[in-house]
Amino acid sequence: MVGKYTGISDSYLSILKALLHASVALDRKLVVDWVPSCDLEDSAAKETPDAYEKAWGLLKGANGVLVPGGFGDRGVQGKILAAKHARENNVPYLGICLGMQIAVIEYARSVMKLRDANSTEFDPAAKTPCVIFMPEGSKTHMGATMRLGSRRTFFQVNNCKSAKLYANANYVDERHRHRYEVNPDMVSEFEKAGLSFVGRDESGRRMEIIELPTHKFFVGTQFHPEFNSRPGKPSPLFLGLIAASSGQLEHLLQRTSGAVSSPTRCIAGPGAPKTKLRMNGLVSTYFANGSSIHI
Ligand SMILES: NC(=O)CC[C@H](N)C(=O)O
Repeated sequence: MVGKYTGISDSYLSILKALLHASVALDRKLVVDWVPSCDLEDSAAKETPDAYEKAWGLLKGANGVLVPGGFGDRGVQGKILAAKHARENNVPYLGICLGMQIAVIEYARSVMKLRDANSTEFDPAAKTPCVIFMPEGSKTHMGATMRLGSRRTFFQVNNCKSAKLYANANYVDERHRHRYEVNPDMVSEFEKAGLSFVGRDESGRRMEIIELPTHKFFVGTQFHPEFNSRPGKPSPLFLGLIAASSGQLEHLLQRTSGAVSSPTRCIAGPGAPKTKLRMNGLVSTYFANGSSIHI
């Protein structure tokens, strides 16, 4: 877990619980290694070499990488390096909100060679603004300008990992908390370079889920799937991360996408009564002495 507030684990309480719900469902012992994103940065190699070594040791030893949401630019470069490590080494990655935005920036810089790519949150004058302030927000007022609460995401394709994890639903309702978004004018450029935007809002202009189809599991969400995770009702994307990190993803996808028949359960909000997720025993399993999994 690569974040800014790793010293205070309560900062990421809902993420931690969501990881635990998914690990219990998949019968794996969860081990969370907290990696302060600042310690991954080049400057830390000189200023705090021990912390730098430790951070990179933990990151390289992890079975999966999660970059949670966040605000402001401190530690952002370290998060970008963590996403790069996961992408280049086929390590399962889940990026949430800021964790998705920095994965997009990383892709632009490393793969598309757009060295000036940035979010206008960190550089308002960015030459290649691939993450931008949402048009309906106010630039002068921080209060009440956030896109908050439950919003609908429509899957664009049904053969991607996240659609399968959500039981081939046409759409899902998940909760939001952000001011910036992927620049819609750059989306086709990204897609040509291999990054898929598999979930979008009803307008098709707001990106909600990214995936790298060639990667074992590289998923980013503009929404916060952790807020809807409950004991016995794990978030599908957290299940995906834990399954991919423990070599069970193919099997899980067969179960959730209906290739194996199983009991059904409603996952979406009251507005989406037709959406069912086949859990096939995932909800009733218990914590056992299975092999541990490092996130
Ligand atoms: N919750 C978050 O991670 C927010 C991400 C980013 N700071 C934004 O406002 O869009």
